[in-house]
Amino acid sequence: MTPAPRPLSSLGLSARGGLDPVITGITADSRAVKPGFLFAALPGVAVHGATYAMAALERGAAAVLTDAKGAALFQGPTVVAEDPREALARAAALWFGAQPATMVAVTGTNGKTSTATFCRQIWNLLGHAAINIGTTGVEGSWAAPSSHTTPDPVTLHAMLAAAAEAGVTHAAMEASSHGLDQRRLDGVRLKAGGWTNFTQDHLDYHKTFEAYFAAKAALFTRVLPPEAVAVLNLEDPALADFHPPQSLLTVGKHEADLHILGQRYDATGQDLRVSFRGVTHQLRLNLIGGFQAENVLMAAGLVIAAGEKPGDVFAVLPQLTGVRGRMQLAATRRNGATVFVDYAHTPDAIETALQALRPHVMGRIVVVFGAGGDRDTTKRPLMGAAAAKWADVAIVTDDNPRSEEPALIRAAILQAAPEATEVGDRAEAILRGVDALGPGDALLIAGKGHETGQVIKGDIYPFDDVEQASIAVAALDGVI
Ligand SMILES: CC(=O)N[C@H]1[C@@H](OP(=O)(O)OP(=O)(O)OC[C@H]2O[C@@H](n3ccc(=O)[nH]c3=O)[C@H](O)[C@@H]2O)O[C@H](CO)[C@@H](O)[C@@H]1O[C@H](C)C(=O)N[C@@H](C)C(=O)N[C@H](CCC(=O)O)C(=O)O
Ligand SMILES: Nc1ncnc2c1ncn2[C@@H]1O[C@H](COP(=O)(O)OP(=O)(O)OP(=O)(O)O)[C@@H](O)[C@H]1O
Repeated sequence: MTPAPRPLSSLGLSARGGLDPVITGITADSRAVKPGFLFAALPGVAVHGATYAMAALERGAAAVLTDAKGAALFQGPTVVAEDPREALARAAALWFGAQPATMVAVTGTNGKTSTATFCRQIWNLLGHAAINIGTTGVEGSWAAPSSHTTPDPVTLHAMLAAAAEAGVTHAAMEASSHGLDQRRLDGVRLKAGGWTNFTQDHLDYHKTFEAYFAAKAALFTRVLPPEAVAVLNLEDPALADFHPPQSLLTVGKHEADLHILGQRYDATGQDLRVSFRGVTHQLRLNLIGGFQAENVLMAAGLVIAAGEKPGDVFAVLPQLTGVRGRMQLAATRRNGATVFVDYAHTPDAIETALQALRPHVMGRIVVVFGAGGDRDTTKRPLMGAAAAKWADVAIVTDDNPRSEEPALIRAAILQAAPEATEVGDRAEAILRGVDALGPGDALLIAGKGHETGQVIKGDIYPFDDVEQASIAVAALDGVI
């Protein structure tokens, strides 16, 4: 429902000269301005939005929200704010009004999508109408696509209001460091915030390690109210000395409020014994990798911090399923060998995925992978080296060759993986990988994850690794 027009002052803003125009909408993009809109002219990374203030006023903007620097660039009804991004976020929260009653946010270099998805699944399993908002869009009891991990505040608050009006009561959102730095989450009413881990990333934007840390820490020091709960993963030494102003719920392997007492891996998942504030719980996770157990503990900590009973939460964890295409169990052979699909398409990600799989596999690990065309060429031999080091058998195939000659891409990978087999056709490579599996072995098909196409010379051919895995198993073992 579109909010009804109302005075600027109802959004917590006052214009120069005591003006209080009626506002009919909000946007930070001059091209989206309609008569009566508040146009937020933000100091951007590329350009100052106030460059477009006159264009916005010509389109009928009722007022322009900007900073002192921007205000000097045009004439017209102006709201000057020290930090216009914060003012926009708070105004958007007031404009759209409704938000799900129980919301949590999670930040961290890795694990945000998985953790937010697990929070939503736990709430759904406990009977709540819940969503997660992040890299995979809005998912759950209300769905919408999203171009950003953390949407801009106008988009975000429109989503939250629409979801709340549709009956959604619980939401878990990903807080990217860009989103936090650009104040996209200011004005969101959170009950708990989580921090999974902190390693180097995004220095192109944040410039220094310290600035990147500060952007993530802002979830606690600026966005989360003092009465909320901070959930920290103590396993990451980078977080050990961080002391947020909220009360803490810690997770980890040792001495945390929620910690792992014992962990046993098998072909399709892991059994955990965990302790939550002195009470022991035994649980099954049908998820691969020690890091997924960390993400599940983080999600459990967040939903408990937001009001769920620990016993109820631990009871539903065996029903959690991973994010599509992320270490997804795609098929199982008659002999018990397993086939996983993961979107790992960088040297680091291949190494992480193969290492995560290792404790689950009694036999050999086979990997099928390739590298994309028209993209970073330096990673090709590094991917070959990672596969050669961490897998027992490597099959090099095509993965979106785009305009490049596929054989040359494969050759660059094979340079660093001389023992690997070369099979250009991806379906045949998967069939060969599945065929190589004996009892206790596992195949990792890396690269595409949830994607459903193979890009060759400007055309996209339908290709789904999960589907191909099933087809290969059915062809070799008979349909089961
Ligand atoms: C580098 C960056 O983060 N930029 C974001 C930022 O843009 P900006 O404000 O700096 O844009 P700008 O181009 O300098 O323009 C300044 C202002 O002029 C306005 N403008 C511009 C042109 C015009 O004709 N009229 C007009 O009004 C723009 O709307 C903007 O308000 O604010 C915009 C609104 O919130 C974002 O859409 C935009 O995201 C860009 C597109 C982007 O790609 N961001 C990525 C890096 C990002 O945010 N990624 C994280 C995840 C990172 C991860 O974990 O992998 C995410 O949360 O998605
Ligand atoms: N807790 C974790 N610790 C270390 N690595 C992790 C963790 N969780 C996930 N990963 C790795 O990061 C990859 C991406 O996971 P996920 O999508 O949950 O993270 P993210 O922070 O949302 O990243 P993105 O925004 O790029 O999707 C996984 O496939 C895995 O390789």
